[in-house]
Amino acid sequence: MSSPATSSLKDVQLCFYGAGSMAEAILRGLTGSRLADPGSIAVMNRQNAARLQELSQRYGVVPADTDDKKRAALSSADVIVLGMKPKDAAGAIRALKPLLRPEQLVVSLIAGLSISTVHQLLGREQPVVRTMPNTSSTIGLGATGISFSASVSAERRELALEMFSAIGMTAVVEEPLIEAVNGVSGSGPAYVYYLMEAMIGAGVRLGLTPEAAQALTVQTVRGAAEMVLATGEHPEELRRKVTSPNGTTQAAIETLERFAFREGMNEAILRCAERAREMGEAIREEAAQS
Ligand SMILES: NC(=O)C1=CN([C@@H]2O[C@H](COP(=O)(O)OP(=O)(O)OC[C@H]3O[C@@H](n4cnc5c(N)ncnc54)[C@H](OP(=O)(O)O)[C@@H]3O)[C@@H](O)[C@H]2O)C=CC1
Ligand SMILES: O=C(O)[C@@H]1CCC=N1
Repeated sequence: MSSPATSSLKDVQLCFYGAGSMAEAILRGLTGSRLADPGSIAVMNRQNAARLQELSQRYGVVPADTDDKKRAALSSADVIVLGMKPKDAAGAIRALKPLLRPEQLVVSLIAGLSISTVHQLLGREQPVVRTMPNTSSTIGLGATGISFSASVSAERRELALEMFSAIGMTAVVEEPLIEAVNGVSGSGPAYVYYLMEAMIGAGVRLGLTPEAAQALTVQTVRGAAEMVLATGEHPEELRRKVTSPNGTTQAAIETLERFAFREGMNEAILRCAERAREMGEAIREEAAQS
């Protein structure tokens, strides 16, 4: 096992505790970029052994599919990634308490779960990295908000940043802003897919084939995002350039305004952040019951 000061992903043992969609997105990004050695990555879940075999076959990672292997993988890991649903978090983290050593780094993906609740569940101030990634990490285009507990060393911060930079962009934020990141980018891909569903549906209603409507929509969303990046211009300015006075786009935007599109998005993102706080509170209450 490496020393706590090690700062390269190549040198550390990673253990994914929870092996669902978000864990897979990160695994795929990490192994695809070759920044981590699949043989140094253990995966475990609650009961679904077939899922662990599937991940092993796809990415070469090591399945920890018996209680002995789970214990061994957890206790030998330098970094433990918490990837279970919020409702399962309290029980799963509590089960870690007797196994963890003080220097092991805990990286949480769990919406709403605060660093202080992790500390409460573990009974000590373990170094914790609280993150809010998104599923676009699968293709290296993720957006991850990251905050650190006070006890995370500079080297371990670098290691966590290396891990999430391998799968997209990162933004280090103060912990109270992680819910805002959840609202904008953690859940964000779903809003864009929802918009795309609506665009495809409208295209089909106007007579396009579903295939053509989808292809045009996908390229439009991709092109619009790439335009913001390539030009450095604000979306509002780029929108202005599409919108000819009294033209077709103006008619469309006025219709969106009539349906309060912007307010709807605003309320959706505020509600998302609020929901993350509610889920965090539920885990905190469960932690307090022990
Ligand atoms: N999906 C997303 O877009 C994002 C998700 N997140 C966060 O990531 C976390 C995981 O989400 P997601 O991947 O979608 O969830 P999934 O339901 O796909 O996966 C959850 C995983 O946790 C495992 N698990 C549950 N209980 C335990 C336990 N006690 N011990 C070990 N493993 C356990 C499950 O195992 P089994 O199948 O055997 O029950 C499963 O492998 C959530 O907390 C979510 O808030 C964060 C950002 C984005
Ligand atoms: O919907 C959820 O709760 C998770 C967290 C962010 C994205 N998916």
